[in-house]
Amino acid sequence: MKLLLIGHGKMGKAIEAQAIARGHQIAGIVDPSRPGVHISDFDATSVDAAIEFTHPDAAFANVMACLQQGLPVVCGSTGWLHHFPEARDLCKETGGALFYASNYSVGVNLFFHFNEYIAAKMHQFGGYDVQVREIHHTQKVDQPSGTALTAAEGIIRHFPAKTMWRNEPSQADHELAVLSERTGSVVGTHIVTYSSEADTIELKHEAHTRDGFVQGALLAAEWLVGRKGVFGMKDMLGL
Ligand SMILES: NC(=O)C1=CN([C@@H]2O[C@H](COP(=O)(O)OP(=O)(O)OC[C@H]3O[C@@H](n4cnc5c(N)ncnc54)[C@H](OP(=O)(O)O)[C@@H]3O)[C@@H](O)[C@H]2O)C=CC1
Ligand SMILES: O=C(O)C1=N[C@H](C(=O)O)C[C@H](O)C1
Repeated sequence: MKLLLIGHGKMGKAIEAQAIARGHQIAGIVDPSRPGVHISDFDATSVDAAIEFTHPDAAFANVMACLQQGLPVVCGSTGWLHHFPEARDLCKETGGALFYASNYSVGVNLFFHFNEYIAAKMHQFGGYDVQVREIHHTQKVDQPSGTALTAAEGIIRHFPAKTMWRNEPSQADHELAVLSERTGSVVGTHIVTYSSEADTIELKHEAHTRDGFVQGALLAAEWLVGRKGVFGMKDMLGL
């Protein structure tokens, strides 16, 4: 495949290395470090898919530009989902292809699946309070993490005692605490904790490296070719 990489930071560089190792070609790299290269320089003849890992303030414009250029786009940037409906509309209008995941790791998507199952069971049996915690490296600019928000939304859908999330420790009973910690170079750790007077049950995912995110994003790009519409990991993995 001919891939356009948008963002050449920690994820973009790791995706470049893994893409080449898998036999893909890098058609171009769009990043502030390469000021002469723009998404508008590319179209469907030169690129099979774009992969976007940039910044919460940049992702929406990049995704829209890809859709305008007719480029299938896999986006992993977090912190921009308030704009997602506009991107989904443009994707439909242009007959394009957009793949989004707050986390491309297959392990995290299994974690999301188990999280929803546990939330439904906890609602059924009662007696537990729940909170979400995420820990990331100090360079991370958004909080809570996109992954923590996906987990929180999964809990809220299946555990009706919680109707909204809040990124703070002290909560009203109906608020789900989603707590963020930034320390060292932690790749990404997410923990869902259910506590009662009697005991504690935890579901934890700890990324050891970025390889899971990278492999998932490349799988998504390979899977997206030839498809039209808006997709996520549940579509690709059949979860
Ligand atoms: N969905 C998932 O599985 C994962 C998602 N992420 C998310 O991906 C995003 C990027 O993460 P990461 O690679 O660690 O971040 P980095 O900060 O390491 O890299 C981001 C890169 O994007 C560049 N950039 C900024 N603005 C633009 C723009 N308008 N167009 C093109 N490039 C731009 C930055 O340049 P400069 O530094 O000069 O600003 C930088 O080189 C974050 O939102 C993060 O939360 C991360 C890991 C996994
Ligand atoms: O910024 C990161 O590093 C990560 N961001 C994603 C998120 O916000 O959930 C995914 C992963 O946890 C790493």
